[in-house]
Amino acid sequence: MSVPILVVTGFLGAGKTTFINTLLQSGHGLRIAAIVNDFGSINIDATLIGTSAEGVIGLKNGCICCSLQGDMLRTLRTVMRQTPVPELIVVEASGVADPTGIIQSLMDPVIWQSARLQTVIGVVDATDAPHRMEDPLWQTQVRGSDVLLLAKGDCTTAEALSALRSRLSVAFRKTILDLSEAPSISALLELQETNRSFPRTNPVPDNRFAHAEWIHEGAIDLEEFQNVMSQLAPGLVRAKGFIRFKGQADMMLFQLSGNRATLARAEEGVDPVCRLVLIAERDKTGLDEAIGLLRRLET
Ligand SMILES: Nc1nc2c(ncn2[C@@H]2O[C@H](COP(=O)(O)OP(=O)(O)OP(=O)(O)O)[C@@H](O)[C@H]2O)c(=O)[nH]1
Repeated sequence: MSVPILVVTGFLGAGKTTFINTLLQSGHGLRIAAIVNDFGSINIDATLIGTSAEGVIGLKNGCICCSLQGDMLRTLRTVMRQTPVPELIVVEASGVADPTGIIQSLMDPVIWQSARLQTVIGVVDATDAPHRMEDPLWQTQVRGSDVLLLAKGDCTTAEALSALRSRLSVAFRKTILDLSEAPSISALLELQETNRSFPRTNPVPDNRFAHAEWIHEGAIDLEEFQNVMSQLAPGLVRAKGFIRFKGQADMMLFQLSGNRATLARAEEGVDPVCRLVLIAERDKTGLDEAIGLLRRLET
C-alpha cells in the first residue's frame, strides 16, 4: 500500500510551518513523518515541527527544488524503511523553492509504488499576496499547487480577504480554503490533482535570495536586539531563529515576515544557543554588515 504524500509549498514566511504544526496537532491519530527543507544550515523549521510529528527529518543547505532533490528522494526512502512505516508523509518545501521540480521527482514511478504524491498545498499569506502576485516565484508556487490555503486571514479585513479570494480564483482557478476553516487531513488528501500538468513557465532563477546565519552561545540584551532588528528589517525578506536574552530563563522564538516581527516563548527543550537565519534578496542587502551588527550584541 502506497503512503500518501502532502507537499506544502508557499513563499517565504507564508505560514507553511504554522499550518503543518496545526495539522499535526489536529488529533488525526495517524503516524506522520515530516520532511522539512529550510534555507540555510540551521533548520529552524525542523525544530518547530519536531515536537508534533513522528519523525521529522530536516534537509539542509539548499532547496528541494534543485540541489537537494536527490537528498529528498534518499530521505524519502529512509522514511519508508522505518518500522512501522508512516501512514502519511508531509514535505515542507522551503519558501524559495519552485515546487515543479519536487512534484516531477515525486512522480517517479518507482517512488510512486511506495509513496505517492497526493496533494500539493500552496500556503498563501493573505496580507502579502495582493502585492506579490506579479512575483515569478510566488506565481510558480501557486500554479504548482492543487489547493490554495489562505493564511493570516486574521491580519486583514473580511473585505480584503474576500477580494483576494476572487482575484486568486479568477487568475488561478484553484480550490481556495481558509486556514481558519482548519481543513482536516482527510479533506486535504481528497483534493488531489489527478491530472497534473506542468505549465511552461520561465524557470525561476534559484540564486535570487541570499542568506546569512548568526550563532552565539551566550545571552544577549533584549532591547539592543530589538534595535538591531528594526534597523535590519526593511532590507530583509525573512528572519527567524531562537534567541536567549539576558535575565530570561526561556528561549525565545523570533520571527520576521514581511513587516511583522514577533517574539514568543520557544517550546521547552530547544538548545539554549542563539541562532538566527536572515534572508534577503541577493544584491539588495549587505548581509555581512547585518551579521556584523548582530556580532556587536555578543559582548
Ligand atoms: N497572525 C497570524 N500569523 C501567522 C499565521 N500563519 C503564520 N503566521 C506567522 O507568520 C510567521 C511565518 O510563519 P511560518 O509558518 O514560519 O512561515 P513559513 O512559510 O513556514 O516560513 P519559511 O519556512 O521561512 O518560508 C510566523 O511568525 C507565524 O507565527 C496566521 O494564520 N496568522
